[in-house]
Amino acid sequence: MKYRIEKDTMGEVQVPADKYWGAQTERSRNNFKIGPAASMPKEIIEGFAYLKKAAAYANYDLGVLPIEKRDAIAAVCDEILEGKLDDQFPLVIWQTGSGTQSNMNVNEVIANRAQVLKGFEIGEGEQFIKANDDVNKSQSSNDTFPTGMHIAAYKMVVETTIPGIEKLHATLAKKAAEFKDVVKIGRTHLMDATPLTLGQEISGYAAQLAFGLKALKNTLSHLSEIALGGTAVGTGLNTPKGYDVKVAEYIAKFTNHPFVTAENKFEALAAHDAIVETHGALKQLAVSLNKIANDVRMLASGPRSGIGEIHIPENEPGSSIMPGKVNPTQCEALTMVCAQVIGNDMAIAVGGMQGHYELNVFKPVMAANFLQSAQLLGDACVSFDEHCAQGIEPNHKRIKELVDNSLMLVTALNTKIGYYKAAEIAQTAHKNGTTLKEEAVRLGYVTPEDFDAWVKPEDMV
Ligand SMILES: O=C(O)C[C@H](O)C(=O)O
Repeated sequence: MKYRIEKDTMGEVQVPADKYWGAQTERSRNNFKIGPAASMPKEIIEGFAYLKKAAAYANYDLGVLPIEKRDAIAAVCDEILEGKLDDQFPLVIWQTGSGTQSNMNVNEVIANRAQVLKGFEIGEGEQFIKANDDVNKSQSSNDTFPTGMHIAAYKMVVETTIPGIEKLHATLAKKAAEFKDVVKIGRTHLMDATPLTLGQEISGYAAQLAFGLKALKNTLSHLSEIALGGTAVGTGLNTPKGYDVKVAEYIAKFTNHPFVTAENKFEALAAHDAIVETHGALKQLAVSLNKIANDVRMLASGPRSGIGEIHIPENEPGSSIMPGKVNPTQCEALTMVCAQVIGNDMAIAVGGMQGHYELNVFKPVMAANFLQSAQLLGDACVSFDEHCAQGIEPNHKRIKELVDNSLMLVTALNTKIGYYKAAEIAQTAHKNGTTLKEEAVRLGYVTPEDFDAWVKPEDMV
């Protein structure tokens, strides 16, 4: 491999000759060889591209950056957003907790690439544009990284998570309406209970997702606040007057999302409660989805020895050894995603509680876990919707068999003959392996005609 020499305040560093990054990125690459698979998420780099472009525009408007530099910075940011420089961001999340090295990685790439676009050779020195003085002007890692986090998190939630959950919600709401008259047995404590309709049961799932979506959307206003303009500790040192509001306006314009400057920059740097808050809603959704997927797989269990009240799509052979076996694989994938999201929530909570004085230094791990959860939930809902939920159908024969056999239909007799006599009927039928009607009549508590009139599953829902 060919190298060139780059310099920073600590001295010279050898950098791969064909890369745009500089000395500080290379130092991070050498000093943090921790899990190469844990790359800084692409969405964070894109967040940086938006904010560096916005900063260049705000700096120009406020008279602290010439127009040639603004346009050069913006041109490289656009290249980053188009994915043209994807191989220029090699750092991992296990680095400085402020994300300084990723901020500098972006600054170095933008400066070097801008120089090349201007006609200089890569590594010719900062002749036209400087990474710290120009690209990082009016900024610190301490306000850029949280801004990048919020841009990435907001976009992922609004563009991936919410649409995915809404799609599954729409299917469940449709199924709830479609199966509104399918009377089935209810279960509480996993034991037989009184009947309800399959539509009612599924409507509960749809309502869970509706509440989850509401909770998620409620957190968006906090997430739309950005830290940029706070610089090192929140005071805004080294920024021109009005910069924070203006830079937020540009970010809103470039991303098409309603970002605003954070009301309190000290909170925005020192704590990441907005990330904790929105991820709390993602956790709520994971809890709901886990319950829904578990119910679906148990209702679909069998085909001969399980509950088997619903059919779900048979998507692939389930077993390498048991011929003809088909498994509820979408439920398994979705519940694994839920486990991951709930684990991520703990990492985010631990990261969030660690703000010391003016700076939270768990930013990369919080951002990476958040983005993983938000993407996984959105994608898993689409997968579960298309390959499972849309194909849910009642197994009418099995549903009827279990309703007809149920001892808990006796509950309808409570108001006619009292709880104790009704319990005696159920217990005797269970012991003798007979039907409720047989025992009710034999014990002399109910006539056959009254039993038929009173114990009607369809009237019990
Ligand atoms: O990188 C910066 O801009 C600041 C750094 O995170 C620090 O506070 O030491």
